[in-house]
Amino acid sequence: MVVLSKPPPLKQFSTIKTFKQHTHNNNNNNNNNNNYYFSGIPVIDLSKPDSKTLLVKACEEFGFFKVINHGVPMEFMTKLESEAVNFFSLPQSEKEKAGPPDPFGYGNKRIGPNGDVGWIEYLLLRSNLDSVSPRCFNAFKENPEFFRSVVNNYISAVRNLACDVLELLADGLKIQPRNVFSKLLEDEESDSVFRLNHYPPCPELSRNLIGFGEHTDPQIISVLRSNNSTGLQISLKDESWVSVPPDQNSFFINVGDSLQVMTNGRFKSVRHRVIANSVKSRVSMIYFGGPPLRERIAPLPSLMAEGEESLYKEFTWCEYKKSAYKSRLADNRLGHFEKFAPSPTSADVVKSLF
Ligand SMILES: C=C1C[C@]23C[C@@]1(O)CC[C@H]2[C@@]12CC[C@H](O)[C@@](C)(C(=O)O1)[C@H]2[C@@H]3C(=O)O
Ligand SMILES: O=C(O)CCC(=O)C(=O)O
Ligand SMILES: [Fe+2]
Repeated sequence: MVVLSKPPPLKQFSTIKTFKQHTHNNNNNNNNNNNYYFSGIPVIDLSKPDSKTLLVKACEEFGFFKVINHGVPMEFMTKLESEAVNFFSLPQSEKEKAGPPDPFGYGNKRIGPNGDVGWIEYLLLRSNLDSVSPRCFNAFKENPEFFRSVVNNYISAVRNLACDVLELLADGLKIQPRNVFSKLLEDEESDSVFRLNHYPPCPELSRNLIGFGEHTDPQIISVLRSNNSTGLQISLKDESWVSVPPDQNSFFINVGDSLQVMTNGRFKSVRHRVIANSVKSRVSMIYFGGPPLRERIAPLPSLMAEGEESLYKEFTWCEYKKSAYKSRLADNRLGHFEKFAPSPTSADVVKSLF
């Protein structure tokens, strides 16, 4: 993908329509153009005593925030970035030895099994590298063990960060035990996933090309780190899209669908997407913290007010994941599991007839 000599057909890729640039409104960037950054993203200093309260607020308001003083050694981040850059710079035929994704492995332009495409190539791995099929390491022939150790160090540091954040959230919500969320990621059978994404610079002529289409993450929590390249956008409560200022020294954290359910909708699973950049490539690394397959995902009784009903039908993570993998990226995956889904409009009824 990086070594294309002639432009690839771009017809199948979606782009975002932009509005004319108008005066920069720093606090609520309603235009879709990723030239403007949103300055309202919560930045939470994990070394401060008020972090638990701010974390809860951020999960309620945005389902997204940035953490600083996170405790992950910078060296782990830069080493993994450099391994990722080396991997994505290999000849296409070498990278493809680690693919196609099943869902794990190397993927190029196609995301998931249901026809989604983006201006992206990626490597999707189980977060427990002991159970990663050797195929995924095929492209690291030179030194697969070095790659394995760099990824392992990174994942275990980022899993600890995710658990710290989840414990602070439990404190902030005043629920016990404080490991009520984090134990699911610490469980030996936790179904967590790790992903390296590479968005090559897109051709100048096709600005605003979709790198990774809009979606929510199905798991409990996602921890994202990227190089200093733009592209990530989140959707606010009013459904406007805003651009996240990149910061290679910090982590961005997303509430996933499962955490939304466990808090009975109090925390929001954030919709997000990536727009390709025409100048600089973007490299991102994301840990998706998921529960064991057998885990029942339901609102925590300690969070329910008297008489409050669950907004969701009962399901296990295994059931949710199966259903998620049958969906397209932009689908509302939780919709199937909502108890009080809005009644269909006449347009929906007409649509269902065709
Ligand atoms: C289109 C799809 C890709 C995805 C599986 C799915 O069918 C719907 C959810 C997608 C997603 C989004 C977050 C993560 O990147 C991911 C690994 C996940 O768990 O759910 C991807 C899946 C994927 O790329 O296979
Ligand atoms: O690459 C990014 O910055 C975000 C990608 C993403 O949302 C995902 O892989 O689920
Ligand atoms: Fe995502």
